[in-house]
Amino acid sequence: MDTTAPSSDIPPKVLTLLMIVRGKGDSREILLGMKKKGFGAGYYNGFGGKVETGETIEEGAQRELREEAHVEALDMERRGVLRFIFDDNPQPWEVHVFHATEFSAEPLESEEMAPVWFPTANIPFDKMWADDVYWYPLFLGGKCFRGELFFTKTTTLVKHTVEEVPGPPFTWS
Ligand SMILES: CNc1ncnc2c1ncn2[C@@H]1O[C@H](COP(=O)(O)OP(=O)(O)OP(=O)(O)O)[C@@H](O)[C@H]1O
Repeated sequence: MDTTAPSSDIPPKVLTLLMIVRGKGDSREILLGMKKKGFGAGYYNGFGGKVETGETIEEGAQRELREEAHVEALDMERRGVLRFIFDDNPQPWEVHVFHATEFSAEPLESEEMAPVWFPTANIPFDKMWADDVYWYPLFLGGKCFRGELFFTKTTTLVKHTVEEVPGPPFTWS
């Protein structure tokens, strides 16, 4: 193996992140979960995880939501793709961000996540990943977006670019 290869030569790990938004206008609320264990424990985040071999990215997003909150999203739509680059991990992460408004049942706590509805005007960014504050405005504004975000020591955001792209639907070019 060529250990001198830049991180961009390593195929990214593909993950999903899905947020449900309910209500309209000023009374909109977003479902986040307090991550109870594993990567990002102690942070509020949407629902998601690694896409497994043999499943599509959409199937992965649905499976993670089912495992973490015991619900199905009925109108899931991809809104963005974020690339995370870590100084302490040679493999970049490619996170596919999904939006949904319709869901099958009241979300329930799981081993991994404790779900909480937050007013969209009162999102707990101080208890979330440092990148979220840069792309949530586009996400909540109904836009599509792409971003590249550089972290040191796993959690410190040192550089970022986030841009709006055409859509929805999200397209790659
Ligand atoms: C660095 N900045 C970040 N900002 C916002 N969200 C981030 C993130 N980095 C990772 N995420 C999300 O956090 C979840 C981790 O998932 P994670 O628990 O590791 O996955 P999975 O359930 O497959 O794990 P295990 O099976 O327990 O290994 C997953 O939704 C992923 O998209």
